[in-house]
Amino acid sequence: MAATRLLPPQDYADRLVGAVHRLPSTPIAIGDAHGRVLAEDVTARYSLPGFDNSAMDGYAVRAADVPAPGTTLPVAGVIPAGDTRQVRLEPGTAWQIMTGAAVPDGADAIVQVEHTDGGTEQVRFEVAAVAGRSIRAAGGDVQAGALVLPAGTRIGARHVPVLAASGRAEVPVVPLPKVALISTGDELRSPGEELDHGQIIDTNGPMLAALVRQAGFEVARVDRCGDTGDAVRDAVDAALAAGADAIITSGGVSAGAFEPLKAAFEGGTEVEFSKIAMQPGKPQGFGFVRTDVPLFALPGNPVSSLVSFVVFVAPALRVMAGRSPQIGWMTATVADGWRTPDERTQLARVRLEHRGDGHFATASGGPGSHLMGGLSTADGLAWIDAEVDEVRAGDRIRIIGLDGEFV
Ligand SMILES: Nc1nc2c(c(=O)[nH]1)N[C@H]1C(S)=C(S)[C@@H](COP(=O)(O)OP(=O)(O)OC[C@H]3O[C@@H](n4cnc5c(N)ncnc54)[C@H](O)[C@@H]3O)O[C@H]1N2
Ligand code: MOO
Repeated sequence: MAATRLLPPQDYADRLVGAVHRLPSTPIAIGDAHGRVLAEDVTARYSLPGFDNSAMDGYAVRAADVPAPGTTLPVAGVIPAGDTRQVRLEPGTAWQIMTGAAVPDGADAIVQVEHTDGGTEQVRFEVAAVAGRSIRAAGGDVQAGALVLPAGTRIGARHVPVLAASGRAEVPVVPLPKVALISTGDELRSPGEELDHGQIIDTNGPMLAALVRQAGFEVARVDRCGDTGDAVRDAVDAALAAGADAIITSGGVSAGAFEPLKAAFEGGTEVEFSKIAMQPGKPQGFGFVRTDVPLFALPGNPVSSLVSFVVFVAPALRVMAGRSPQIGWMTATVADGWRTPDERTQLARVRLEHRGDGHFATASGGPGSHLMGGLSTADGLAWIDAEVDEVRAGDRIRIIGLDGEFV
């Protein structure tokens, strides 16, 4: 069989990132917007605060009426937060006022209750009032009409209060891609099922569902199908019917006698199969089904599937979600070295130890792409370039952490 040229993994990642498109924007309730990217600039409908209000429980006064400690004023009444009356302060009087309540017209200072005798008919002040003290000015935080958040902001918890308070119930966002997962293989059974000789548990389905969620996206469907092209086609149709924005398959892309992804798509125009100069994760397929739904065909070995998701699929899904494809690298120092494969970039599983002066990496388990025990003890994937034959103690290496969103 003719040897095919292996593609550098960065070139393949760039190809996928360049091929997918951002999903069309849609409105979403701000309580559900977390993790989505704003599709348009958002401006404030209201100023914040919306009205001058008290920062303290205390008394609203004219500062000139309380020039020195020992002053006593009659109390006109009490203004709780949420009081919608338009209250006026007559000179020479005080209003009892609560935190967040509108400052009465004519008042220019709040004296907090701890600096008074707390009276309700009349109040004695233990301090002089200072004009402006403890008043939160209308518009002091955000002005009506001002830009609150620019398009492209990924909405986190810290953005929600200003969106809500400035008058937005919904915002236009790029939705999260809904991803359908299809595990291929006649040998697969679901977690918990009894196994006959030669059968194994489908670990890629649940693992890829977890990866999709960990990377910040949604799972549309998790499915399993047998080793025929027709079975793959049926599963892809079911994924499309479930509204999937993207499909990830695992298995059936290498050189065996039963390669269902190849049986379904090889020779057609939809999905292209490639070999990547990477270990693990060499055989890959990518294309579009029904014109615009990307299909990522990952190799079946569990570690190969995980690595392929992190370096190829997650960046492309981020583009679909309106985010940067960029991987979030950390750097670490090698604690104990290891040998690497010839002419292939290695994505090595490493354990990280944090010492006072940074992270130190050690290979986690063996390099076999079936080793799930070793995978579970890894904290990161070290990207070792193809030219490197041996990683030595003290080398500085780039690592993708496995605990976060991979960014
Ligand atoms: N003659 C060759 N054989 C293989 C090559 C090659 O170039 N020439 N490449 C090897 C590499 S590298 C990889 S990676 C695998 C990829 O194989 P496939 O994508 O075709 O996957 P399968 O053959 O279906 O499965 C491989 C392996 O993984 C297990 N598997 C598959 N799906 C799951 C799942 N959902 N959960 C758990 N385990 C799964 C499957 O039982 C196999 O053991 O090919 C090499 N072979
Ligand atoms: O590429 Mo395979 O993923 O080496 O095991």
